[in-house]
Amino acid sequence: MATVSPSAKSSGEAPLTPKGRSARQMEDITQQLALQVSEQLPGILHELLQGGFDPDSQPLQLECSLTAGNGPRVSDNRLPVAAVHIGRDFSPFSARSTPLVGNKFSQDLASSQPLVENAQASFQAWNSRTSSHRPLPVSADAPPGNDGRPAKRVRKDIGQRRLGSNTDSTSVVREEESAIRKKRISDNPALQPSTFDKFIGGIWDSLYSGVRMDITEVIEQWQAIESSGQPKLLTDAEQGIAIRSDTGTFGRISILTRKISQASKTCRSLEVIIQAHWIQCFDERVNELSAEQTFDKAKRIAIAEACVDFDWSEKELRNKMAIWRGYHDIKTTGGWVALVFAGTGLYRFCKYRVSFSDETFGILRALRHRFEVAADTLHPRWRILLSIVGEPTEPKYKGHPHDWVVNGPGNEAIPLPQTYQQWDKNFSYIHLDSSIIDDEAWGPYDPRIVTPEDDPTASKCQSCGQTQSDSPPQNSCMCYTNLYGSMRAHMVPLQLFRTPNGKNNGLKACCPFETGLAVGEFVGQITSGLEGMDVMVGETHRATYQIWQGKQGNHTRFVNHSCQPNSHFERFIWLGKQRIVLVSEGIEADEEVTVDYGQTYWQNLDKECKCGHPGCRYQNRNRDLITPPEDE
Ligand SMILES: C[S@@+](CC[C@H](N)C(=O)[O-])C[C@H]1O[C@@H](n2cnc3c(N)ncnc32)[C@H](O)[C@@H]1O
Repeated sequence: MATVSPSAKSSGEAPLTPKGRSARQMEDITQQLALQVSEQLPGILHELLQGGFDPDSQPLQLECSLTAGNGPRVSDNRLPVAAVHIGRDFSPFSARSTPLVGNKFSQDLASSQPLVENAQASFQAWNSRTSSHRPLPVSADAPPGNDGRPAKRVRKDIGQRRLGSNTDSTSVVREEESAIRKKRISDNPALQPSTFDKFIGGIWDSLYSGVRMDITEVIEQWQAIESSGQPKLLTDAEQGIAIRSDTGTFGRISILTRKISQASKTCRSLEVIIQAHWIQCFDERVNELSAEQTFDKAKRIAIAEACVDFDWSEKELRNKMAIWRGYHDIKTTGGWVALVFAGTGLYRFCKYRVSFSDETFGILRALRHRFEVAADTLHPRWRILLSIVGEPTEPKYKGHPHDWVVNGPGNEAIPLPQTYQQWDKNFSYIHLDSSIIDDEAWGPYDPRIVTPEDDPTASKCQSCGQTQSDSPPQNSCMCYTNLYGSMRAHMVPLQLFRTPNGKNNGLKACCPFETGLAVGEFVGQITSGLEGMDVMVGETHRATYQIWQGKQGNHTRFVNHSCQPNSHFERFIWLGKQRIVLVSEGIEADEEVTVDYGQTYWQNLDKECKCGHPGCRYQNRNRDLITPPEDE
């Protein structure tokens, strides 16, 4: 059961409490709220359904009540406003919200009256209206409330609620919305993520996608059109596909499409940067005018000035401003990075504002440096876009994405070597894409070879039986497509993070890894004969070797142990050579990636396990007890 409980506060007056106002006034406000909730609910519920919520499998009861003041929400302090049941046969277009006036909270839902059937309603408008602190005008032709009197319509107003300003009316709704979101994720993994999760997921997706934020891509095209009448994309196509063996029409159009898509993403990012910045300039203009005028007058003047400059009607401008205010809020909270890398859901996110809350924006704020690490290291030129609004363009985090350790909510990331200072002042780590052979141990021989290259069966996958190849037309093996073959991921969405419980660093997933998806190959130096160091032992029918990640390797070096892990190592053969692959057992976004190091590791380690799992096997342990008896 989900509860939506907006509370309201009137500005410059005594706090709104059931005792402080007459019952009649309260009833009026409650009715107006009921009307507004009823108007907005279809839109919100439509979003819910679009997000994959299945009312058949998990009916929801959505309730809205008015809470007095800032204090804790105790049930006897709540004035019920509306309720809607979302269950079997629910359609957002026929959603009926039950206005509940006074204390008639237990009123029979079946006797409810439909107030609106408008799925286009905007929640954001409701936010602004309920936080505007103005008397609410009455419209005679408004539909009747459930007491027979005409319900009152609330004047539309563009006064957007700024994040951080603690206007209770919205924050409580948002808390509840967020509770729904959490419940969905934790209680029913089959359900789709909420609007906010989608928004955050969209940022991570575009950060780890191959998209390049490069304004020169756009400029080049237009310069070429001006000089030759043709976009540079066409004349460049051959060069772009030179790396590919197939230089046919399909390759050519793929490169063109990639470049155009990148250019349009860059343009879109520029557009939202400038729109968010415009809001800031608008606010400054209003402040400037406020020196001589009342705030409301100053705002009206600024809007009028802008209408002339844009050549838009006031309505058009106000509609746009509502969305742009959302962009501005996102930028203020999550940084420019959140706006620039926002996915296609940005507009909807800002239009409906369903997920705009202090809590969700707290989450966004906490992610800022993590986004920046990914953006600066994977898209080093992205900040150049910010020069359009005069912001600094120098990347903050340079180098490889795993040269940085993200460090708790909202904190700046730390350079990797710094996190090993206390043990090794000269710590360094070379990031490898694939393992390298230690010449001293193996000479030119690769001990991972299972089937020599010249053997015709070397390209046959021993797991699926399909042909393996790095060339798309030849490859049919789909075992670990994000690691091997032509569909390799640009960069695996993982970050090094500072563990809060004394395990030093760990590995965190930025996006979900579904069960069976590769988290990475265990990459390092292929050696042998090392003692007293952490190594992975590989074994084929020809040789036993070690993979050492002390000085060089990849992100798998930072995976911590858990007694209830969410990944495991598997042996896999790619093109005749053994690989050791870390495979997900279902990892959620923002979750630490863990693996079971195994009993032998812990037996030889003079440390206690800090995995924190209730069934932890290596905490406060007597090492003798975990040594298996001889006959086992
Ligand atoms: C392969 S490293 C993992 C990354 C390591 N945490 C780091 O910061 O470099 C293995 C070491 O991490 C630490 N570690 C990993 N899992 C642990 C756990 N569950 N409890 C305590 N320490 C752990 C131990 O010091 C272990 O020797």
